[in-house]
Amino acid sequence: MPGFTLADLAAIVAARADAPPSESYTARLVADPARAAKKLGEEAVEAVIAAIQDDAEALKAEAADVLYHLLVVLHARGVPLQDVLDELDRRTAQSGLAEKASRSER
Ligand SMILES: N=c1c2ncn([C@@H]3O[C@H](COP(=O)(O)OP(=O)(O)OP(=O)(O)O)[C@@H](O)[C@H]3O)c2ncn1[C@@H]1O[C@H](COP(=O)(O)O)[C@@H](O)[C@H]1O
Repeated sequence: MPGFTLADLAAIVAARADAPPSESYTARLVADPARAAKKLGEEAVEAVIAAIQDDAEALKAEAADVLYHLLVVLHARGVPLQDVLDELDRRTAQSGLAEKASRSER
């Protein structure tokens, strides 16, 4: 799909969450949020390994797995993707280093 976005994938996840678990991997994960969260962790570790090994093809595939599983976990726990994007938007007001420094001052 040209111009495919994370919002498009989040909409697919939301639609498939209500499918019969026998027909949908997404529905199975949403039915067991703890398992979904563990899968997210596994995929993140696989992405870390690909990054450390400087394997761009593997990193692309593992990053896709991370993003998909993150969207499933967000859906399972009722956190809209837009809330995450709004948080990132809020953070654009200052640099990451300035934000880190403000935390150490607290
Ligand atoms: N983007 C994805 C996607 N990325 C990864 N995966 C699945 O995530 C799993 C990755 O886990 P592993 O690599 O560990 O493979 P596995 O050993 O089969 O997994 P487990 O049995 O351990 O859970 C695989 O089963 C992949 O198929 C995804 N499954 C679904 N989607 C999207 O969700 C849509 C709906 O899928 P269903 O819900 O299955 O209809 C699809 O059309 C896609 O758009």
